[in-house]
Amino acid sequence: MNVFSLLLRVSRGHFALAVVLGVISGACSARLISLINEALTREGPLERGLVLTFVGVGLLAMVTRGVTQMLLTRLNVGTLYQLRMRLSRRILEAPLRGLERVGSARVMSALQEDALAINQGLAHLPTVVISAATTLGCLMYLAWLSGRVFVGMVAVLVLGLSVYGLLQRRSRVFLQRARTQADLLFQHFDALTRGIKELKLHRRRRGAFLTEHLEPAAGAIRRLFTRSADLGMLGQSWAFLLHFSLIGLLLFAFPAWGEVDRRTLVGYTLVVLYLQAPLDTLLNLLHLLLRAGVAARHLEQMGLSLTEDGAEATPTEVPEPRAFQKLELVGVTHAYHREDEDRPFTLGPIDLTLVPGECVFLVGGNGSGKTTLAKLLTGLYWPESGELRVDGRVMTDADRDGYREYFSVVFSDFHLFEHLLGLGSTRLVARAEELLRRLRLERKVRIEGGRLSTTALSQGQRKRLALLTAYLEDRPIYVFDEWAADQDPVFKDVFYRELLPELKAAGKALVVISHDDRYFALADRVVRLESGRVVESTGMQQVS
Ligand SMILES: Nc1ncnc2c1ncn2[C@@H]1O[C@H](COP(=O)(O)OP(=O)(O)OP(=O)(O)O)[C@@H](O)[C@H]1O
Repeated sequence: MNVFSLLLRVSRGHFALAVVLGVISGACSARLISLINEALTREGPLERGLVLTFVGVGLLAMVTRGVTQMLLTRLNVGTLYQLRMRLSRRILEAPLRGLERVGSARVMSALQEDALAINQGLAHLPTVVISAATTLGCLMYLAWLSGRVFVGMVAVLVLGLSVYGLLQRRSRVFLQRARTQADLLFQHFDALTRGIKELKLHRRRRGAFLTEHLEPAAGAIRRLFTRSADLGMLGQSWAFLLHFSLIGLLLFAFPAWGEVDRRTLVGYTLVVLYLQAPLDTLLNLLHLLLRAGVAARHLEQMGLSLTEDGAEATPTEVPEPRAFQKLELVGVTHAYHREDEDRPFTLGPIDLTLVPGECVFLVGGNGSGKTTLAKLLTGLYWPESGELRVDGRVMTDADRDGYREYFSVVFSDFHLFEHLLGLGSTRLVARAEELLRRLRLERKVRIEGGRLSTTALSQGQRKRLALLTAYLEDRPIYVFDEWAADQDPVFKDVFYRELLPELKAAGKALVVISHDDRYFALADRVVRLESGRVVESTGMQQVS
């Protein structure tokens, strides 16, 4: 993702107009210098025409500069908006495995660090364009004043910028390294916020976390940024030196080599002095643009690793959950490929059939593959081999999004949205209020304007709210991943003996991941997993 291509995508026309106006403003600056030069070196009284031209060019310079700035600011803000939306969409389109591999800390660091660096870089773009245009205009004026001086000046500038470029390249290496360290730092920040209870309870752990993890990462970033900034400063000092050498050359060397009239001498001294500000600004801001470039490259790399397995198509038209007669998993497999593991965990090949009104318990020890199977069944992981079939039709990549609409799921690491997103019709709100009573939460939570009045509840209560959302979705298949694990014995009983049979009676297919062996007898079928394989399947397959 290139910063400039994003900028152009927001509005090619505005960008082109801003550049044209920037160039006009630069030309006006050069013309102003030439007018000052004329006023300084002319003999006799000032002509009225010269004064009027001075005022006119000054006004034009002011207007073009202002409009350029306004246009580029709008483009910058638009680009940041596009960038954030594009990133969010990319995350939504990325396969779940890609996101799990990259990790939430890196995704957060991209959304914050990179977006901020790009924003800062682009925020200075108007100044960069205007300074570049002013420099260009001044150079053109110099060329008009004296071809010889112009050639000398360009030669010095080329030499100066080549050395500056070398320093910048080195500086970029440090910036890139600092960006990699920032990912690590965000991982530590993630651990800091999620693990705050554990850190507070253990002084030695807290100390070790600070000195062995957080400090080295934060310190490395400080070191790398300082080195990169030092190189930037070195570049600026070099530019300063060149600038003075140039004034020296103009004032002392050029006149010594040949006859130079006063007007030319005053002209190019004025230009060189005038150029100091825009050149300084340019060199200062190039460093910020460099950082924005590094951030853009980092985003690109992250985007690529997110979608390593290919981006998923997300059709805009959301298919309604449909009825089904039979859903089959035929020889499906999934392996977690990790660089640090010799033998990856492999689930399957698994054969499993679900029909409406059937309750299947998925059981097995920790790490046997139950959640992985739930992710495969619900289409969050797409099978590496084998097939998913609905009513005999094989699901293809294009069906992924529609296939997932068959399922309402409460994972053990569920996320509870405060807003009843995509569910907020009046009828649903009435149903939600009724469900709150059934889930015994009516005194704790209210539904107000399509959102839950609070989610600051106990873990068991929050899980009941997640169940409420699943109820409201009213899909044909329900998957509960250890839903009852956090419930008190009374509500556990309500779940297994009342809620599940009601869903079953309503024709829903149920997949219940459970360690509660005293309720296994309530299942139509118990499927036991061990090391990723089905080792036992008891009970009868219902045929509807
Ligand atoms: N994100 C992941 N990346 C790599 N490997 C994973 C990941 N998640 C799970 N695994 C591997 O898959 C195996 C099965 O994990 P899974 O979560 O499916 O087990 P489970 O049966 O649901 O366990 P539990 O009862 O503890 O919830 C684990 O032993 C682990 O090796």
